[in-house]
Amino acid sequence: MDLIHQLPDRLLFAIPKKGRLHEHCVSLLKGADINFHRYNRLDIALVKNLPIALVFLPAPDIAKFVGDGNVDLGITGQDMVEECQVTDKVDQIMELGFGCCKLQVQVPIKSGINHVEELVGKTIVTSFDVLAAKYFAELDQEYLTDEEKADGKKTKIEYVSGSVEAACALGLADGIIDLVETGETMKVAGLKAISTVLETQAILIRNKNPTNPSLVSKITSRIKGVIAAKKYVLLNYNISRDDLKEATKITPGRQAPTISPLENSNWVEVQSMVGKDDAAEVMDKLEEIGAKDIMLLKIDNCRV
Ligand SMILES: Nc1ncnc2c1ncn2[C@@H]1O[C@H](COP(=O)(O)OP(=O)(O)OP(=O)(O)O)[C@@H](O)[C@H]1O
Ligand SMILES: O=P(O)(O)OC[C@H]1O[C@H](OP(=O)(O)OP(=O)(O)O)[C@H](O)[C@@H]1O
Ligand SMILES: [Mg+2]
Repeated sequence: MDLIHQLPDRLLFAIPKKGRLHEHCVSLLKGADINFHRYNRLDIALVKNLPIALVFLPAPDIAKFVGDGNVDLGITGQDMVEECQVTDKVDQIMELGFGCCKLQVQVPIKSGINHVEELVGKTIVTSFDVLAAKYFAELDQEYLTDEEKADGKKTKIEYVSGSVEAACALGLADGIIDLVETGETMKVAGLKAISTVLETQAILIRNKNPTNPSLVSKITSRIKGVIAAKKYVLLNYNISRDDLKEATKITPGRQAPTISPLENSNWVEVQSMVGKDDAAEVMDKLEEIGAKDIMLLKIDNCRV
């Protein structure tokens, strides 16, 4: 296995090596027909059917490496792009709809603190020290007195690499800045959120000057297709021509529904893309106006 020597001609595409984003990314690649085999414990995998090498990296490194141009393309969190300060160096191609959470300022419920300005001058523990420092620098500017500023007083930002939620209970912090998805971790740790620094989700990013722009475009449109396919389903049903006008109002399609005549009858078959979240409601309405044989079909991939 001489992977390293096979890399120079390949586009490098970085994928989170573990954690929440990893499985989503693997299924996205599969949907985009990017086929690879990853050997156990190896963080590089050659794509079998395209000149691409996948590199499996921690999410923060992906933002940095794509920004610095070591890697052409990557999937990471929007929070990481901000935290690594590479917003000017990468193109944020598209939001991917997973890894959705909020970066929030949290305090112990028992602290009696309700507003973020009450933390000014105190100690904040976080894994997002760059974003935390920016956030509190503005608050310091607004809420510290001139005397305090002259004395060099600042909100203290301490970095920890994980288990941020334990910091207040351990007496290390007055508040924390951490990600919140379900709120379960925050609740169990006896914390509450008092403000949101940013909302984030997974994102596809590319370096501003990728090595092979046409391959980047090809991968991008394939991934766009997989993401779009997740948002839509295909509805297929039969309806009398008398009710067709009403039916096409219910299922106008993205451009227009496809209508095919049924042989020897006054009925037609209609096919139309429908938003996944609206599908049940749309089926109810079609049934109400007399549509028959209503079928909902999953879309594996599409270009819309
Ligand atoms: N609880 C969460 N819910 C949704 N997305 C999250 C959550 N935690 C982290 N993320 C997203 O995943 C990215 C990577 O986070 P991280 O490196 O902590 O990996 P992880 O998936 O949390 O795995 P682990 O912490 O177990 O290594 C974050 O920058 C954020 O965009
Ligand atoms: O709102 P919730 O659904 O509970 O998710 C939020 C938790 O998830 C992340 O931690 P993770 O599990 O990644 O552990 P870590 O602190 O080791 O990164 C984050 O840092 C929070 O602690
Ligand atoms: Mg984590």
